[in-house]
Amino acid sequence: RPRSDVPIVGGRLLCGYVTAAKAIFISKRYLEEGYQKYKERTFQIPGFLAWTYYVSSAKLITEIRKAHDDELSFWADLEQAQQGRYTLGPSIAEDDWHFALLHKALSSSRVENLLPDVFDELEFAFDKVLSIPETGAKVVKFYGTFLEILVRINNRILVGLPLCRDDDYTKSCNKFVDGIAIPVIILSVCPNWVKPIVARMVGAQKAVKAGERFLVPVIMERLQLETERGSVSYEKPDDVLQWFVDAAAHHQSDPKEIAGRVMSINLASTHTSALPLTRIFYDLLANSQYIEPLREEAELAIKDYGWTKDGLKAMIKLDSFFKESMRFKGINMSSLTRRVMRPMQLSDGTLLPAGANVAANAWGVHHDPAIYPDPETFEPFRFSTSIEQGESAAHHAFWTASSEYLLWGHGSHVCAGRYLITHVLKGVMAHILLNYDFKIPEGEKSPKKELFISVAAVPNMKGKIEFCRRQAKQ
Ligand code: HEM
Repeated sequence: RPRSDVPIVGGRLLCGYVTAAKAIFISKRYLEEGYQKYKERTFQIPGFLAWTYYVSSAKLITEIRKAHDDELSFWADLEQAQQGRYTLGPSIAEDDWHFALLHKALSSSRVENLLPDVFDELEFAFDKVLSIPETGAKVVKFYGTFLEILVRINNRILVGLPLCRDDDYTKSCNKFVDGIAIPVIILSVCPNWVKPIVARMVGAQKAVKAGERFLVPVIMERLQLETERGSVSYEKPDDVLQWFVDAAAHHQSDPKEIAGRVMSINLASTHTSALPLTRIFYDLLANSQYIEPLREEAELAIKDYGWTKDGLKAMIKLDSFFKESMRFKGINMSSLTRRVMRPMQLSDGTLLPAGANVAANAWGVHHDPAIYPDPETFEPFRFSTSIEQGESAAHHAFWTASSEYLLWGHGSHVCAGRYLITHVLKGVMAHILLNYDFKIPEGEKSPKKELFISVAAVPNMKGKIEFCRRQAKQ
C-alpha cells in the first residue's frame, strides 16, 4: 500500500498490483504523465517489490545524488537487481573497493594510455568476428556480433593478452549475464532466509565459476612471476586484472575473489555497451543522410591526428550523434535508482519511507522542451552545433553526466567506465564508417521494432545487417 500521500501515477487498485503489472509494458506512459503533472515534485509508481518515488527537477535529482549510501543506497538496489551475494559471492557484494579503484584507474586522463591496446584489439576483433570477405557481402545479426566484438575489446583492458583472445573465455563472458538471469529472478522473489539453499539449487554461482576457471590460473601465474623475478625486473601487465591483484594485497587476496570482481566488471560492461551501440547504429541506418558527414569527419580526424585520443576528440559530430541517440530513446528510462535505507525528507516536503525505491525520471528529463528544444525531433548534431557556436565542449560531451543527461547515472556512483567506453564506442563506429558499407539485407525488415519493457528501452536484438568492405580502407 502507498506509505505516503505523494501523488500516485497509475493507481492503487489492488494495493497497486494492477499498475505494477501494467508498468511492465507502459512505464514510458507513466513517466511521461508524471513529468507533465509533477515536474517539480515527487510522484510514486507502485511496483511488485516496492514503490518507486520518481523525481525530475535538477534540484531534487541533486538531493538524491548527494545523499549518502546509508540513506539512499546504490548497493541495496544493485543487490536486488543482481543478487550479488549469491551470484558473485558475499564478500564482493559487501565490499566495493574494486569500483572505487576503477573510478581512478579509468579517469579521463588515464584512459589515453589504454587506447593503443583498444585500437589494436578493435582491428583484431573486427577481423575475427565480423570477418567480412575482401569481395562480396556478409549478413550478420548486429547485436550478437557487436556484443562479441565489444566483449573482446573490453577484455583487452580487463584481462589483457592472451586471455582476451581465448574464445572459450570470451564465450563465458558473453554468457555471464544470461547465466545469472534466471537465478536472479528466482532469488529476488525468495525470502532472505531461504536464499542460500535456493542459490545452491539453481546454481547461482555457476556463471562466475566459469570465469574463475580462466582467471585464477592467470592470477596465479602472475603472482608466481612476480615472486620469482622480484618486483623490479618483472614488468607487470597494465590491465584491470593486475590493478585488482595489486590492490587485493590490502583487501582480500584470494584469487577466486579477484576473478569474481573481474567478472562483476564484465557484468557492468557487456550488454550496457552493446545495447547503446545497437541503438546508435540503427539510428544511423534510419537517418542515412548523416552517414557521409560522419565519414568525412572521421576521415579528417584520423588524417590529422591518427588513431589517438585527439583523433576521437575531433569527431564531435559523432559524439553528438551518440548523445542524441541516447537522449532520444536511450536504453533506460530511469536513472539513479536507490533504495531508501532510512526515512529521508526531500526539499519538496516528500518523506521517502525506508524500503521504497527512489529514481530520476530520465525519460521525462530527456524529453523536456525547456532543456532540449523540440525534444521529439531526432537532431543528431544538436550538441556539436552548440559547441561550434561557442558553448562548452565539456558540457555537451557524450560522457558528461549531469542532472539533465542521465545515461551514466550521476554523483558518487556515476559510471566508472564512461570515459573508456566512449572511446571504445567511438572507435568502433569510426572503424565501421571508414571501412564498411552497410544496409538492411534484401527481403529483411528494418530493425526499428523495439521493446519498452519495465523501464528498459531495448533496441531490436535480432536485427540483421549486410556489411561489405569499402573500396578505400583506412
Ligand atoms: C555505454 C555503456 C555504459 C553505460 C550506459 C553505463 C551506465 C552506468 C550506470 C547508469 C551506472 C549507475 C550510476 C548511478 O546509478 O549513479 C553505472 C555504474 C557503473 N559502471 Fe557503467 N555503463 C557503461 C559501461 C561501463 C563500462 C565499460 C564499465 C567498466 C569498464 C562500467 C563500469 C561501471 C561501474 C564500476 C559502475 C559502478 C560505479 C560505482 O558504484 O561507483 N560501465 N554505469
